[in-house]
Amino acid sequence: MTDTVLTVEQMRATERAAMEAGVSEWELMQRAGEGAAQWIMRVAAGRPVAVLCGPGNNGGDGYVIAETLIRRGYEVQVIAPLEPRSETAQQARAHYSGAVFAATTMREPVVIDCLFGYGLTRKVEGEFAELLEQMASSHCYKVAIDVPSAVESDTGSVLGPLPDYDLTLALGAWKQAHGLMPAMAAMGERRLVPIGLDLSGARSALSRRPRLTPPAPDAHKYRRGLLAVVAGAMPGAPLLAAEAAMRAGVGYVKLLSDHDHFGAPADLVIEQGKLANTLDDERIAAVLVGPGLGRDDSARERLAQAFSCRKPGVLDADALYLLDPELLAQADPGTLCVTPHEGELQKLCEVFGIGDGSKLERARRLHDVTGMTVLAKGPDTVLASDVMTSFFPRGSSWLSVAGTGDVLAGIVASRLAVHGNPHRACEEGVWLHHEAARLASPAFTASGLAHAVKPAMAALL
Ligand SMILES: NC(=O)C1=CN([C@@H]2O[C@H](COP(=O)(O)OP(=O)(O)OC[C@H]3O[C@@H](n4cnc5c(N)ncnc54)[C@H](O)[C@@H]3O)[C@@H](O)[C@H]2O)[C@@H](O)CC1
Ligand SMILES: Nc1ncnc2c1ncn2[C@@H]1O[C@H](COP(=O)(O)OP(=O)(O)O)[C@@H](O)[C@H]1O
Ligand SMILES: [K+]
Repeated sequence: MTDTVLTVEQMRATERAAMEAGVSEWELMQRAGEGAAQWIMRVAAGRPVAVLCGPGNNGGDGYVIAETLIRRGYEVQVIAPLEPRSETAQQARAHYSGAVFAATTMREPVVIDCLFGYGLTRKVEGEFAELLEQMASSHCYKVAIDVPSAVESDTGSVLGPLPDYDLTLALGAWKQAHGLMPAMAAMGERRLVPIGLDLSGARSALSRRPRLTPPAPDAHKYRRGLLAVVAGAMPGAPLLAAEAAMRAGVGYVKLLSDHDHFGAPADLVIEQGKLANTLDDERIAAVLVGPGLGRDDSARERLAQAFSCRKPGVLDADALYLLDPELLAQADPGTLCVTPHEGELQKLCEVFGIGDGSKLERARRLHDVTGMTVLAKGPDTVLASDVMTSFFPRGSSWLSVAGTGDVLAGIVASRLAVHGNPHRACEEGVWLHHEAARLASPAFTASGLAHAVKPAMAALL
């Protein structure tokens, strides 16, 4: 799987396995460096290149890149504050036929950052930090090899100066930082350089843009899915979610609400009356509960009723504040998706006894402890389920406006009602949400976003 994401520990184990199978580290480094050089030649297009080389194997890749470019007639300068320390990097240095400078002013229009890769363990300081600062303030085209050198591979946190890169070339497999903030925002285009590692058995991946399908030839509204949106104290949020859901593939959306939704579209069915009665419909394929629900006893009662019909469901917003182990015991957690933002994730972690950790760690633990599919949203959205952990490309920052979470919940619920697969519904939901944001940008409102779900569907078909 080319989209596999590995931790540093998994990456080292995978490389060890390759070496045990007879591929030397030097061979892997040559594959990495030469593969990266192919990308660099495309973007450098003949212009002079500076390569910053660190003391480890990331620096080793840099010497291989530099030598490959020299052999193709490029003017290359290596800048290396320290001699290589690892044996394989020393081998790469010995094969490099060009000049090495300990420090110099970089004037080249293309600069390749090979100071540190996944071996970064502490803050970047001294001459390494100065080089990265120089790179950051220059107008050159900036390429990071494997990861930007000040980025911690597992967490995406930043341990030194972080230039705004144009291109980041992941070597062998993606690292978690390629899908996590703040690192992801500085990486520019991200491309993978395969080096022939066996990545089977990995449980994390960058989410691939899904291909949706039109309804089956024999489809009718119930076969396409009936989604029940459970409203509560506030009328606006569930209406917004329902409007998004209606455009995301489901055949029928019912809003179960006691409000008078005067502005509601004529094609949205609104059912009033006791929730126990309106939910008592075998044809319901999925339930969405949370947007506008409220947090009082009657809201808790509505959530319990939503669980009692034991249908696949999406829980968002207020439902995430009400959810606790006692309520969850009434549901089938394997069929549920939760879509928390940071505050809601914190609340869920408190209630389910999950300690501190990064958003990724907490999302995974929340899934492990509860069995629910967890879509932890934000500028770096991560999805944890029993299928795998998925990372997503960054969505438009115009999404940072009230109500867009309700729209996402509506889309995910719509997809869930279509096919009943929680992980797939969340993945499709994020891509549709991002695509709708792209189409509606700039400065859209949540209802503008809900309307843009229709052209987003068209883009993903
Ligand atoms: N191991 C392999 O088989 C392969 C590794 N590859 C490359 O190797 C990289 C990992 O190499 P390494 O494990 O040698 O690690 P790095 O090259 O990322 O850096 C490790 C070295 O830097 C030092 N260091 C870490 N943080 C520092 C800091 N803040 N200031 C100063 N020194 C610091 C460490 O003590 C160590 O000497 C990958 O990112 C990739 O670029 C590729 O060549 C593909 C094959
Ligand atoms: N800076 C950002 N970049 C990309 N996506 C963002 C950003 N800020 C928010 N989002 C997305 O917008 C949505 C906001 O949801 P949420 O916080 O629940 O808002 P609300 O409760 O107002 O509906 C989420 O899908 C989130 O991923
Ligand atoms: K690097």
